[in-house]
Amino acid sequence: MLKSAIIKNYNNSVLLNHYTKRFYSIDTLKSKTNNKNVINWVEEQAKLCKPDKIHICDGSNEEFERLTSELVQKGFITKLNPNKRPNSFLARSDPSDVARVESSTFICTKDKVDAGPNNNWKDPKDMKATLNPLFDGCMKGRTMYVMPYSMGPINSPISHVGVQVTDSPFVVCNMKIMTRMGDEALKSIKENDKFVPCLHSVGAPLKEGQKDVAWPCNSKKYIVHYPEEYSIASYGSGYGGNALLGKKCFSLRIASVMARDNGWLAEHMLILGLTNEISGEKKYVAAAFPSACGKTNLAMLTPTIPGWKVETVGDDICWMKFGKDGRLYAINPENGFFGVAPGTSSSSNPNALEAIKKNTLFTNVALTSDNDVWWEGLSTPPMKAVDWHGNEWSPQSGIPAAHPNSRFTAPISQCPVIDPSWNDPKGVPISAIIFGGRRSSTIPLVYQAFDWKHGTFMGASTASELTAAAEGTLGQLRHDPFAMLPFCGYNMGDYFGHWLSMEQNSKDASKLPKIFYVNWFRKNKNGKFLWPGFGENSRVLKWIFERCNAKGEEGAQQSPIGYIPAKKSLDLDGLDISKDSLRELFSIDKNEWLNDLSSMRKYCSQFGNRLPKEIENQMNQLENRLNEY
Ligand SMILES: Nc1nc2c(ncn2[C@@H]2O[C@H](COP(=O)(O)OP(=O)(O)OP(=O)(O)O)[C@@H](O)[C@H]2O)c(=O)[nH]1
Ligand SMILES: O=C([O-])CC(=O)C(=O)O
Ligand SMILES: [Mn+2]
Repeated sequence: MLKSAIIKNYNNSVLLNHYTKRFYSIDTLKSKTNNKNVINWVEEQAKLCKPDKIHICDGSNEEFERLTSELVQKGFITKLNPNKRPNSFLARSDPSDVARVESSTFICTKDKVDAGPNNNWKDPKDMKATLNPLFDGCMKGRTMYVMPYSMGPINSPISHVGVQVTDSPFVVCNMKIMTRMGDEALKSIKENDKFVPCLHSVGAPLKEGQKDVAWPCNSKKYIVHYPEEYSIASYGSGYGGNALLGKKCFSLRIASVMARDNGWLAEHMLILGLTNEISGEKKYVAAAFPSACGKTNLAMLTPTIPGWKVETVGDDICWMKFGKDGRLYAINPENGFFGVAPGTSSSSNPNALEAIKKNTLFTNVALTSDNDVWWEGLSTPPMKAVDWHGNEWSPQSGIPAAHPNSRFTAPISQCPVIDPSWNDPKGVPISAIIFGGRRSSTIPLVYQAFDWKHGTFMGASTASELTAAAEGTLGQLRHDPFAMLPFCGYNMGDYFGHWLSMEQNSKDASKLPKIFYVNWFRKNKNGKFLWPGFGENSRVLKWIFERCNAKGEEGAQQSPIGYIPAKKSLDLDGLDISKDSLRELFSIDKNEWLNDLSSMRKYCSQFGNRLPKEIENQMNQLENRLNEY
């Protein structure tokens, strides 16, 4: 009787006082912030989602401990062997909730053309009419967690803040690692500051007495962005890219729109510091590769060539704004790594292995008999393990033990090669930008743009063979301009235009980063990689570094597609690679390139009059150069 009376009052929006009395935690929020918009927005979400409880996250280690122990107690996650991996946990997702769902990801603008052919679109009013009944009561039986967070160093002029509400404690634990989340972030949101509101629910309300499951989610999923109001609503998934809304939803889809509106760049790029230890000179490089194409690996690379050092600023996202000196300064808006586990090993990426030794959350990897984690490529397979479905597994099982998109979530500060400036509010000045994709043919190991316009065209023409990071057919080639196809929050034609406009926005175009394209994934006729990759990619970084310092064509040779390394300018000392492989790695096949170009033309035609004229010019110029070749 009493309970139903409370629920009745709770559902009645007029009885707000009554409701705040009961839910002391809104008072907690009020005691911590004087930003009325934050308070009102959280109240509105509570009224809509109707959680049993509200918890305002402070972002402390105690909070993390409490939430993880609760999840362990319920049997929803597994505590790993504390002697091997202190304060680390394994979660197994629902088998249907293992990757981003691009087909259920929407950009809701008033005009469809503003979302572009690169996005699923729905009118914001219609989308809200669809979502409201879904969110209504979606947190019944659960706690609503309120997470204020900063993307980027607290109070940096390049950073931006958000507030996410969620009914998933596992999401809270991930967000604590991936962002600067809690009291400090809330304090940085001043009285009249704007923030990005992020509503998230796994879409699995609990009826009274209903037993919960380890990974609640809903077969109906909606990952929704309202670029015109800089806000996000995500329903039905607990998986990283769909649920940690600071990541792809805010830092790329919404931030790309903020960046367009204000003359900066929000990109799917790693950031690394590269030092020539002999001269002492250091440069920062940003690189965009599609999902699961090597950003984390390049960001933490251990050079195989002596005298060179790589340090990590970020492995996935990069925000760049112009500094007073006219250069582009970058921050990594994130505070952790959400990395692909399979393939990570002491030979491919020892620094990542070091970074995930403690305080790490694992999703969908295998569990060994001594309560540690394992995945394909880590080491020789264990005799037996528990696979990501929770079933007994042995090497004879004939299926992978870890999901190909299984991930680790680890604090960036644990990376042994973390850059001293990774948390600097000023950001780091970028000297070179690299694009790349997974291409088994056509694209050489490395080449350089003639200028910014040509570089923009190179970014626009990025294409890659599909990986497990998204739904779709593995291996299929798709255009993925700037590695932003799933992440650009507006019409990609306009996005090309925005990149081109950076040349005019810069006070001095000569200070813009130099632009390069790389391909670690070219294969020979037997399907074997021609280039050893990983640490050996330092050879390519060295060439890029030297090209940034070079006068004119020093170290380079003109080709129809751009500058390629001149003879002997790529350091191959001590590398075991055949002359044939090298020739193949750098071969430029006119017909393959013309095919690529015609595929690009076809791809670009969908943007209609939103495609900048300059991109057409670039395509025509490339065609002319190829025909003369
Ligand atoms: N052959 C080859 N494979 C590589 C290289 N670098 C990375 N990989 C493989 O590519 C896969 C994904 O690499 P990551 O570095 O995690 O990719 P990412 O771009 O950070 O991925 P997201 O987190 O999805 O954005 C792993 O299986 C790596 O082993 C390389 O230089 N050569
Ligand atoms: O967002 C995710 O799920 C992981 C990621 O970095 C990507 O897919 O690029
Ligand atoms: Mn990514």
